[in-house]
Amino acid sequence: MPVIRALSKVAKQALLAPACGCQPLTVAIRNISFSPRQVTSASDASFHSVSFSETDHPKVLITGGLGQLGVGLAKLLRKRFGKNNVILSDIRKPPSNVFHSGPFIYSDILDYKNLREIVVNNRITWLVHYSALLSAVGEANVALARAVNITGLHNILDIAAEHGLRLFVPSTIGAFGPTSPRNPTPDLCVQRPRTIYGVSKVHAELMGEYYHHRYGLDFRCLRYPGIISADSQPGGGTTDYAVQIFHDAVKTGKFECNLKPDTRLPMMYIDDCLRATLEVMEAPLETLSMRTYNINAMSFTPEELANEVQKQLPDLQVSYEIDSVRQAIADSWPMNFDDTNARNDWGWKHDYDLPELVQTMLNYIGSESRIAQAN
Ligand SMILES: NC(=O)c1ccc[n+]([C@@H]2O[C@H](COP(=O)([O-])OP(=O)(O)OC[C@H]3O[C@@H](n4cnc5c(N)ncnc54)[C@H](O)[C@@H]3O)[C@@H](O)[C@H]2O)c1
Ligand SMILES: C[C@@H](O)[C@H](N)C(=O)O
Repeated sequence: MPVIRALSKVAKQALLAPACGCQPLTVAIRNISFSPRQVTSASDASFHSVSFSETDHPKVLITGGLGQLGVGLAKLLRKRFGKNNVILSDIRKPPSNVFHSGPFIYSDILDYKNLREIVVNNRITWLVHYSALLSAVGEANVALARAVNITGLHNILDIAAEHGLRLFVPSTIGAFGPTSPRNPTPDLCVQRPRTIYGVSKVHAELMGEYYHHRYGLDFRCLRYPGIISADSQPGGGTTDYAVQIFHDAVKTGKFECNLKPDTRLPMMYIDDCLRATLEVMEAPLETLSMRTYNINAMSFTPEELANEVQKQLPDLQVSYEIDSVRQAIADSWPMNFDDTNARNDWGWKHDYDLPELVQTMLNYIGSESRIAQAN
């Protein structure tokens, strides 16, 4: 059985490989796992494992790119690396402004062969894996969340390892649970989340780090706080209220909050989040003492956010109608996030605190609404 012999040789070499900062991966992960979906032969595998050198710019693929964060990230990366070097992908149909702003491709992360084809045909070198079901929608559809967030991640990891990609997978404050220290939450502590979203993100952190140590995968991961953006809608999370309040404040002057007024959670403005993502992807290997970092900017409660908005819009009326699922999730999450390691290792620094966030959001949404009224 020459194929089996080749496979055990590959597995032995992988076991003997140095812990990390090591050579680009030269084995096909699916081949040494004996997965039913493994590629057909060792020679096929070595063909696909060629890792393209980054001559000028990385060639980036963003999965799940039509959600709250992907379009903004594509814009930032395209500014830096050129329009055609950043491909957005999703299973949804892009709006026409996104479709015409740069390359877009259909990609379902549950379709391993299609993903591999995209990576090979486009000579992808960086993969930013944004596809996921967030905390609240995940609880409403556990089977789908498990498929997308766990099975999908396995496809991404294998493809990234086989093709020597630099892989970014975001994690979240939701990767912690009620038994974690909550104020503040450090990088390394007990992680026993109680949502399928959190469980899948801890799994992603551990699997990414395992592939890094075992196969040399250049895995990089940031635990994002709740992200607040003006020009993109959140996709069904527990922190969504902190986006909705701005739209409702400008459009109706009334906001009904689904979390209790004193629920404190870490939050960040989208520009800080996307810049952190680019910075950690560009960070020199030797600056990364870890592969999964907390990043933080601010931390506030609905009441504190409402008070800050009311400084600009004093007529805003806020009421509270608690969503028990979201409240239980929020009560199990960090209240403050300790991101000392990110700050010390690769120089992370946020720009937006609560007052700048509120001003920026109201300026953007206010001017959008004035344009809409004028038309
Ligand atoms: N937005 C936040 O506050 C926040 C905070 C922490 C971490 N994150 C993480 O950042 C990433 C991006 O977040 P987001 O807010 O843009 O999420 P989102 O829910 O807005 O978007 C997720 C995208 O994934 C796509 N998707 C779903 N199933 C798919 C499949 N089978 N194949 C390909 N794509 C699929 C959806 O169509 C959607 O466009 C996620 O991994 C999320 O966990 C986000
Ligand atoms: C925090 C984050 O992961 C997401 N916004 C959620 O609430 O689910």
